[in-house]
Amino acid sequence: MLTLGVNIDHVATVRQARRTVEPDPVAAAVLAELGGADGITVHLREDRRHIQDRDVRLLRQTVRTHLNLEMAPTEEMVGIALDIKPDYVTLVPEKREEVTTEGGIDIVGNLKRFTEVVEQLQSAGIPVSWFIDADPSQIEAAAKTQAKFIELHTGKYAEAISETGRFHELEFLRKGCEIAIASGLRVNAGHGLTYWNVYPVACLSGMEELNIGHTIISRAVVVGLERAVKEMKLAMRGQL
Ligand SMILES: CC(=O)[C@@H](O)[C@H](O)COP(=O)(O)O
Ligand SMILES: NCC(=O)COP(=O)(O)O
Repeated sequence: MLTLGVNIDHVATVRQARRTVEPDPVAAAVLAELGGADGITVHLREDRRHIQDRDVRLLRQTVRTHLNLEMAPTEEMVGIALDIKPDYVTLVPEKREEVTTEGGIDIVGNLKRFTEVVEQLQSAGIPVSWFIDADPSQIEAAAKTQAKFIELHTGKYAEAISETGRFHELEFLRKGCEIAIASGLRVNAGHGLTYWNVYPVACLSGMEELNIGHTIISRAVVVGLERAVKEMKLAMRGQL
């Protein structure tokens, strides 16, 4: 059954705008789960622009579904993951100057080091997911690292729809799913998914979990988080 991981990064963005204590991502996670979230996703960035270490530690104790920690494959972040033990880790690229994650991570160019990172995490019982573009060479490299999952970056798909109204990028995602599953990988997807573009991705055969944040938090600002999550679950079923 396709599941929804709600990324609550941007609840923390609002808090960090004033460097204060509200809104609290930990409280947001409770409401997201009440709304039907199957998991909670947070991106602990090296620059701590939104989610803080404190948030991840408290979420580990309070999340009732599952906790997906997005992080760069660095020594610092691996140490934090080994300490906190999220239900799974999604390894993502990070550039200080980026507004948001700009693309998938390059496993091909870092195969040896990244394979060691996967070994460190998975030998501690933490499954690893690679956040990659639907590029066959990156999917093949992800399988070589022995990671359990990939998360297909849906940013290009989302941009293409908003710029041209065309869904042509979906074919790359479909093929990526096929190649990944044939390689023994499990498949998630995320980035830039909205209430209007999510359904075709949700229908991709073999898709396990969609990690969606910005659009849900944006809607939650107006209608509340529980309702925003409930409506995303409906949109994933083509029922909104
Ligand atoms: C990896 C990904 O696509 C997002 O989950 C990531 O968290 C985006 O970074 P921001 O949340 O900082 O926009
Ligand atoms: N990995 C994608 C994610 O967690 C949320 O991305 P977005 O929906 O905030 O673009």
